[in-house]
Amino acid sequence: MENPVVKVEHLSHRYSVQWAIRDINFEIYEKGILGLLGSNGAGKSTTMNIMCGVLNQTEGEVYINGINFREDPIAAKMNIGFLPQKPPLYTDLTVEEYLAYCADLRSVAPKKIRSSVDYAMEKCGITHFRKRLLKHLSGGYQQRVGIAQAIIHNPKFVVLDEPTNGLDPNQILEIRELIKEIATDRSVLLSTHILSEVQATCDHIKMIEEGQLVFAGTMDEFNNYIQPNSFVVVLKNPPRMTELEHVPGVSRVEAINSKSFRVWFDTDDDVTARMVHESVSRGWELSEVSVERSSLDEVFARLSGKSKRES
Ligand SMILES: Nc1ncnc2c1ncn2[C@@H]1O[C@H](COP(=O)(O)OP(=O)(O)OP(=O)(O)O)[C@@H](O)[C@H]1O
Repeated sequence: MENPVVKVEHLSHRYSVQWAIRDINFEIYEKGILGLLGSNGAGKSTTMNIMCGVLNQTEGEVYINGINFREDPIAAKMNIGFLPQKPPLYTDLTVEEYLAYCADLRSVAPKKIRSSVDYAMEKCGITHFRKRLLKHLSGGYQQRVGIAQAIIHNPKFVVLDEPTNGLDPNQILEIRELIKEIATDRSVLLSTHILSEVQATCDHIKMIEEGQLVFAGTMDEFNNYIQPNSFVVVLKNPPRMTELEHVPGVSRVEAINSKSFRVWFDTDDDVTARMVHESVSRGWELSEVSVERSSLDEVFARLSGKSKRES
């Protein structure tokens, strides 16, 4: 079997006494977009900084395209592009001056700098701004330039740290499309704490919580964790709350107003169907029922609870 693009083995890091990440293991083989999801302080940036050679790990190994980062960091870095949370832009340079400078930093051969800059500008849709100073570009276009510098040396693996942070909704959609485009011929790791971001963009997910990997799988597998566990029901002729609470499978009921109720359930049975059935037989006049997905916080809580039980 060919080498994985990335292999992370027993990776642990502590800044002082406490472990920021502990015994993280994974491999990335596929092209496409992998979401690294986790709440604030979970350990995403620590993991990515180690993978990109910005931080030396306390324990464990990182291999990029089969190259051990500790043994040959320069060769490993040739295969990686990185867009940190705050793009390293020199705003007094034009787009092409800046990208040529990045290509040089990335050890692109002098003869190939021109074609590398043209390739990255074309891929990121910024060719028409090639002569524009970076400081005169919008936030969305500055982010495109940030992505262009990450692919200037045509790496196999690109890491993007919260790439849509601070952008307006249109710019977010455009940057997501661009990320999908650059992921057609390489692996992209995208870090975020926004669930909708990974759902809109990613093929696979790895989730870190409290420094541990608590989930690794496809988007479909992850969605199984986002099972509905509550629904809102509107009853024109509602009974007392206690009657609703006694419907089998219901764990809790909250009155939203005199006719609407949020109903929680904790079984796999079809509690909504049972509520519809009870409503018809007891004359509660159900007019609406809408299932709610559990929030990301709940998914985090469930997955990190799982990791603690397994460790
Ligand atoms: N330079 C540092 N010195 C000491 N502790 C740190 C340092 N950087 C991060 N930490 C701690 O390590 C843990 C993991 O932080 P990290 O920044 O990797 O998380 P994150 O998932 O990227 O969070 P965020 O989304 O907020 O950036 C946290 O407890 C954090 O406080």
